[in-house]
Amino acid sequence: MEAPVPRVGVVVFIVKGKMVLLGRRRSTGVGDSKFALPGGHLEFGESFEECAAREIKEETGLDIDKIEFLTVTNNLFLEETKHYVAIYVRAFLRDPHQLPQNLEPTKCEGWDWYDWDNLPKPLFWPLEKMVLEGFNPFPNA
Ligand SMILES: CC(C)CCOP(=O)(O)OP(=O)(O)O
Ligand SMILES: [Mg+2]
Ligand SMILES: [Mg+2]
Ligand SMILES: [Mg+2]
Repeated sequence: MEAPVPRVGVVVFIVKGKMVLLGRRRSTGVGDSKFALPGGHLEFGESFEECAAREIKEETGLDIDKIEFLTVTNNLFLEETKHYVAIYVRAFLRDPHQLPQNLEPTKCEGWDWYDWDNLPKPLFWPLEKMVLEGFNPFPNA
């Protein structure tokens, strides 16, 4: 059997003060029942920003702005025989009062804002690794 090829995911830190939007995944793929950032597979021809805006709209109904590249990580999910290069971007709400909706309830238990200094557990391991390494997704104050 041929080894599956690595895929690209675009993952979005939607920041609101010192909070980020997280949801507990209901995934047949990777990260089932782990708290993770919204985002998804880069589709043919998309820029990172287009993918971020599309996935966030699809998953939460939110409109985001000022999408900026932050970092990239290489994630091998050996048990699930999956390999993802994850492109992390930061974004802001176009309307700071817009509320997230759980538009894909079969893939996510619901979205909520969490303080970066008090994140829920268990975190999806690629995010947990970044947190443990001291990653800071927020703009320089
Ligand atoms: C695991 C992640 C880095 C890339 C895939 O994200 P996802 O499973 O949320 O993908 P979709 O939102 O496209 O279904
Ligand atoms: Mg998606
Ligand atoms: Mg997708
Ligand atoms: Mg997704």
